[in-house]
Amino acid sequence: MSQSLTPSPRIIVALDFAAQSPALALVERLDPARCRLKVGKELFTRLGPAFVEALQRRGFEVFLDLKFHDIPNTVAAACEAAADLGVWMVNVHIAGGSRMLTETRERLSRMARPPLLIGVTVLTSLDETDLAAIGCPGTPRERVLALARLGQAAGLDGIVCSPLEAALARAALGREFLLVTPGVRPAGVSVGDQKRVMTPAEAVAAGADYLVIGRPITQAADPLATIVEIERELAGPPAIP
Ligand SMILES: O=C(O)c1cc(=O)[nH]c(=O)n1[C@@H]1O[C@H](COP(=O)(O)O)[C@@H](O)[C@H]1O
Repeated sequence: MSQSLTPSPRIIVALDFAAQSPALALVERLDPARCRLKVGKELFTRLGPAFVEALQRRGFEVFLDLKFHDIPNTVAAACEAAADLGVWMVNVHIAGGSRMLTETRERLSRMARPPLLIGVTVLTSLDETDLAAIGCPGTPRERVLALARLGQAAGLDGIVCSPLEAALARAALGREFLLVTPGVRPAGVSVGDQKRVMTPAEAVAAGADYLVIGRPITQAADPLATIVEIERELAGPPAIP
């Protein structure tokens, strides 16, 4: 295991923006003590490593969400580049196969400060019908579990799965394996293009270590207040005196 497993802060804000200025405007309103930041394909393709470094200079730990999926040498080298950038977490598609995962694990383990290496199982936008259409029969739960076991055997630090599979994954994979769950929606908030969702409290009760939350925070009138509200929900109701 490469870095601290302290699950605090649990919230990872997905910075899904088309340009630097709205992304930084949001970041200025957030607090590195309360959340980490996820940089995905859109912003990284537009702004590159300099943007990640700018976030890190502001004190934020960064999850570089590029979901690498390629031949083993290419993915391992890309993850080494992410480690050189100093990111906290990086992810790959477990469907890239065991050799891709083990080679990446081995090469990251030789580095001084490797990021957490997380494997994507089944995207939260896919349901059973979508899986069948890409030639993967079975339920998302069955496929998540099979991919998660493959990832654990290859030495990954954890997986990305929907909160709906978190309890199953936690029971099968043990306490130490990290569960990162997108598809999180506070009660009453639009589900959008996600198909397999839960509330933050339900996700944590099911075993999630980290919650990836995008639009419910990034589109909120007061993003930090939304984070504080989610933290309150996670802490549970106040004790009765
Ligand atoms: O790896 C991810 O972060 C991810 C995996 C997945 O299965 N589903 C998923 O939604 N995500 C990411 O989680 C974020 C969810 O954003 P919202 O739907 O706006 O909360 C997006 O940045 C997605 O790219």
